[in-house]
Amino acid sequence: MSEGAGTGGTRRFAVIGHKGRMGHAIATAIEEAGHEFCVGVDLGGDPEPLLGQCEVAVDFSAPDGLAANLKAAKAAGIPILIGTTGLEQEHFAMIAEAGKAIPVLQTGNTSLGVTLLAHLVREAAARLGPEWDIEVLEMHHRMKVDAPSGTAKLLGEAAAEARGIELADNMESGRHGFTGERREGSIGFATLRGGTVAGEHSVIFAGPQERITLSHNAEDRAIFARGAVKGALWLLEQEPGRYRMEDVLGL
Ligand SMILES: NC(=O)C1=CN([C@@H]2O[C@H](COP(=O)(O)OP(=O)(O)OC[C@H]3O[C@@H](n4cnc5c(N)ncnc54)[C@H](OP(=O)(O)O)[C@@H]3O)[C@@H](O)[C@H]2O)C=CC1
Ligand SMILES: O=C(O)C1=N[C@H](C(=O)O)C[C@H](O)C1
Repeated sequence: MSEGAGTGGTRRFAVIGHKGRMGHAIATAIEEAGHEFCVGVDLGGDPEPLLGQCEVAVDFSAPDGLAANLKAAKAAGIPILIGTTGLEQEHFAMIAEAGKAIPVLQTGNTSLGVTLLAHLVREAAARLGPEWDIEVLEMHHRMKVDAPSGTAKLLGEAAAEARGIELADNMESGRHGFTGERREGSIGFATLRGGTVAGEHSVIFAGPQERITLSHNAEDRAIFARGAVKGALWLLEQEPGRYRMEDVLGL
């Protein structure tokens, strides 16, 4: 156990991005679950000495801090849950590397509802043939800086995996102008931004003369925070590896 281990079942959490919208929601969820907010990590601060005081870290900040945060978690020998979105290929490579040394859970959405939705999308995509077009629609608050959302990409990945295709090669987003006909097998993405929407996602399977829509609506970001605390507690019991929220629910 790390130097800063808590007692009596109380676990000590480091929160990276603690001054943000999610940081505040996570602080509340940690307290509600009877655990301890150990340290908050800010932009520009050195995470290494801070994470060494805690048992587990949750990161809801920005992609440019990821390398330093993974390095700090490895140095401290503690698990880390990454909820930050807008990640690129280079970040996923770093996450895979860190997973060789510590337990790492990365997900675009920590809510239990979206985790189940991803499972249902996987099932539907596997059973419906390529004549069923897949479109992912999302809406978020006006402050969100990345698009498509991490959740939209997670849902698109679930569908692509189930169909045995690479999402990167089959993604169609930001259609505009004379686009030509839809390419069979592609996965489309549409992004809406406005107001205070916590997060809405739909995956539409559009077949010949019929359509299936699987949706999730987040009413409050507390659902992401509670899921993050549940995921982090689960991660404390795991061996080093690269995990996702579906593992937490045993799906
Ligand atoms: N996986 C999930 O379930 C969810 C993921 N998210 C994702 O979490 C992230 C944060 O969202 P949200 O809280 O709404 O955003 P905010 O902008 O409200 O908060 C982000 C916070 O992180 C800080 N920050 C930025 N860079 C770093 C860094 N390198 N190290 C430490 N702190 C840093 C920011 O500081 P400053 O303001 O000074 O820049 C800010 O306080 C986003 O990527 C979002 O998409 C959100 C909800 C759910
Ligand atoms: O930035 C947000 O707010 C959210 N981000 C995540 C995403 O990009 O999917 C999860 C959630 O939908 C809220």
